[in-house]
Amino acid sequence: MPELVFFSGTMDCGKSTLALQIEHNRSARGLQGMIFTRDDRAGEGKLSSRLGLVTDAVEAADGFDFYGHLVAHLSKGGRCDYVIADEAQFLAPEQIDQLAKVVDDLELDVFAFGITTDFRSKLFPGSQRLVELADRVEVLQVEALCWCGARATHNARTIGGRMVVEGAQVVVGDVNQAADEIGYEVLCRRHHRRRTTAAAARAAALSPDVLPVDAEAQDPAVRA
Ligand SMILES: Nc1ncnc2c1ncn2[C@@H]1O[C@H](COP(=O)(O)OP(=O)(O)O)[C@@H](O)[C@H]1O
Ligand SMILES: Cc1cn([C@H]2C[C@H](O)[C@@H](COP(=O)(O)O)O2)c(=O)[nH]c1=O
Repeated sequence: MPELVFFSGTMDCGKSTLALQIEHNRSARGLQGMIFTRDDRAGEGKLSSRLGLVTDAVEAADGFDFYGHLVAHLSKGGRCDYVIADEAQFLAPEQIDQLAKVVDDLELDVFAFGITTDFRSKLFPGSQRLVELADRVEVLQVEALCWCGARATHNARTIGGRMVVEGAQVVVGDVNQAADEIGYEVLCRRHHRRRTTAAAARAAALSPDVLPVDAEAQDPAVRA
């Protein structure tokens, strides 16, 4: 039975790498996939992994109709044996519904990859719909780690290494950015709640009178 599978995890945990591996293994066996992405860091129409691999993909912008695109492709005699959709958190809920229709009506496997929650630890609408509709949600096995060594479960947005909680939900970016740029850092829940990034922890460690536990007690904003 074809399936809609949501491969989920934090940023930088290997989702795009896995997407490329699935594509490689299937195409090595003569299968032909259709690869979609949206707002990949490598640019329009690209699916890229931090390991350096990149492949061409169809850019699924606002209003893009996955089901219509695949029906048109198949009607013209094109072949498609499975579908990959990377950066699926950026898709609209209706586009996730289209992917479910691709599974049910066109009988194709759809493998969707994305982060579940944003920098405020709120669900992306596309990810929420995937959780609602997917046959399976697979959490990636390669654990990204918080600076403290615990499993990273949350994505923080940073400016100058400091975590921010205001701003647009979508800002394309990367981990390990230069200090003055908007970047991202993966954290465990405890340190996401306390807004303790690696830079904040280093600063606290250097200061004799400001420890993370005191910071939490003194600042009502970080106690929530
Ligand atoms: N230089 C490297 N050597 C080995 N593995 C690396 C290297 N750089 C990145 N990686 C691996 O690639 C993962 C990120 O892969 P990527 O597919 O880009 O992540 P995602 O799509 O989840 O953001 C990292 O968690 C790490 O395991
Ligand atoms: C947390 C968060 C992330 N993003 C963006 C940043 C990246 O461009 C992608 C995630 O890509 P990855 O391959 O999983 O690293 O999402 C965002 O726009 N808003 C956020 O809150």
